[in-house]
Amino acid sequence: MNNVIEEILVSEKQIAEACKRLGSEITKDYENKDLVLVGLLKGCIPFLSDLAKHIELPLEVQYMIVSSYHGGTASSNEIQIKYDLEVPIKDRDILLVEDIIDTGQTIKAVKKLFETRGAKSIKVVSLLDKKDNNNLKAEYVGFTIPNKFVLGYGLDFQQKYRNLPYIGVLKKEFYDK
Ligand SMILES: O=P(O)(O)OC[C@H]1O[C@H](OP(=O)(O)OP(=O)(O)O)[C@H](O)[C@@H]1O
Ligand code: HPA
Ligand SMILES: [Mg+2]
Repeated sequence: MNNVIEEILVSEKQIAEACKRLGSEITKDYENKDLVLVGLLKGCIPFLSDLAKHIELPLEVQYMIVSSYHGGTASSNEIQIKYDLEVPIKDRDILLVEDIIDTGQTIKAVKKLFETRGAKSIKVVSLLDKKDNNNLKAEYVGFTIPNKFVLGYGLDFQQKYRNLPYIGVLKKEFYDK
């Protein structure tokens, strides 16, 4: 299985500790708010599942599938919605749950969309945040990581390896393929 892994960047234990830490911060910050966790599929699944267990609030979980694309000469932060939320989010407190912020384009576009839908607040929790993403910051971050292709714990390489329990760095030889 892990013959594609160069090194383990974030261990299972470190991930568990981060979920606990972030969960307790979010619990404090969202007390008496109408919290909706919005998971961006498919990468968010292990993280959302583990994180939500440490948020001690009556929250709601919703999912979206989006694909972001550069629209040529027009806006570069448009997104195509492949699966949308089941509910309106007007006046609700939205916490977007991501496995990774890489270029930041996905999060930027979804935040913009949710603003137009009238959310009361929109924040982001991401397990991983790559260093070079145009200063787009999530309010809650598990780990800031170098600009390398990572996989595992929800993150895929060619749709596989999401089931690894840790975050690994992809071996260089696969980058060039
Ligand atoms: O910051 P960005 O450069 O926009 O990249 C981050 C996004 O890319 C990945 O999703 P992907 O489109 O691969 O879908 P997946 O979760 O189904 O793998 C990841 O899960 C984030 O949603
Ligand atoms: O480093 C990454 N790994 C896997 N999926 C991703 N999507 C954006 N960045 C990454
Ligand atoms: Mg992917």
